Amino acid sequence: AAKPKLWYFRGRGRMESIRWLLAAAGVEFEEEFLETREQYEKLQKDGCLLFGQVPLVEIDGMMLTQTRAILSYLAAKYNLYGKDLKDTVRINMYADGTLDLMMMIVQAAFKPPEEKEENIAFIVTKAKTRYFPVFEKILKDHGEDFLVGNAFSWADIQLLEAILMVEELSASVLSDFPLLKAFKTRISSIPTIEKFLQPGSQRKPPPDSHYIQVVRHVLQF
Ligand SMILES: CCCCC[C@H]1O[C@@H](O)C[C@@H]1SC[C@H](NC(=O)CC[C@H](N)C(=O)O)C(=O)NCC(=O)O
Repeated sequence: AAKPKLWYFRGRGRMESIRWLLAAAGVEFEEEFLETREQYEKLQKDGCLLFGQVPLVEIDGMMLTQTRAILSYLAAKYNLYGKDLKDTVRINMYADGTLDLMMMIVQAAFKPPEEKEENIAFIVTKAKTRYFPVFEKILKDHGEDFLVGNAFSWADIQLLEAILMVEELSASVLSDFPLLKAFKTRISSIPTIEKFLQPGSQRKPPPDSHYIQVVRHVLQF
């Protein structure tokens, strides 16, 4: 079968969780990076963007947009979505939570520089008081290696991605979360994820001024 193809900017944004899920599932994918307004307008003209937005993923003969819809499709397709509906709804709850946390970080990159310190402090506080305590308790309560159903799932992949992103803002953020520290080590050593964490993979770096400039240019905002 043809490899899935991803259209997005050469950066993390909303596409990074999709890259993580595909990589963790051991699925090779192609990428087309949006650098010009013309590329974006061609996708619109060709009717690829349902709501005029990216991420866009071509897979199984479909042109998919809407990040959560794409992630759900991929999680189900690659058996990372639980063994039954009760597992699946828990995976969705946890994944929606980590996505909310990560979107705060994605959007902070577009805020005025003078707000940077304040935004980072807010995000790190949210991570330490709202999100990470929840996952520490889940791991403590069931004592299993994975978040849901004692099996590796999309929820585990996204929690690791979120942990690494918050650690980029505050290296000691896990100091009060010993089970999350062990979780990070355990999930990072899954072979497909270990490979994705190596230099040279399709994992993207934190946003820089060039990325912001390209996004603003392409989307004209
Ligand atoms: C203030 C935050 C701005 C972020 C701008 C973009 O850069 C990325 O880092 C995040 C977004 S992604 C680009 C943006 N896409 C979305 O907002 C998708 C939202 C959708 N619900 C999804 O989950 O896929 C875009 O295409 N906008 C064009 C426009 O709506 O006309």
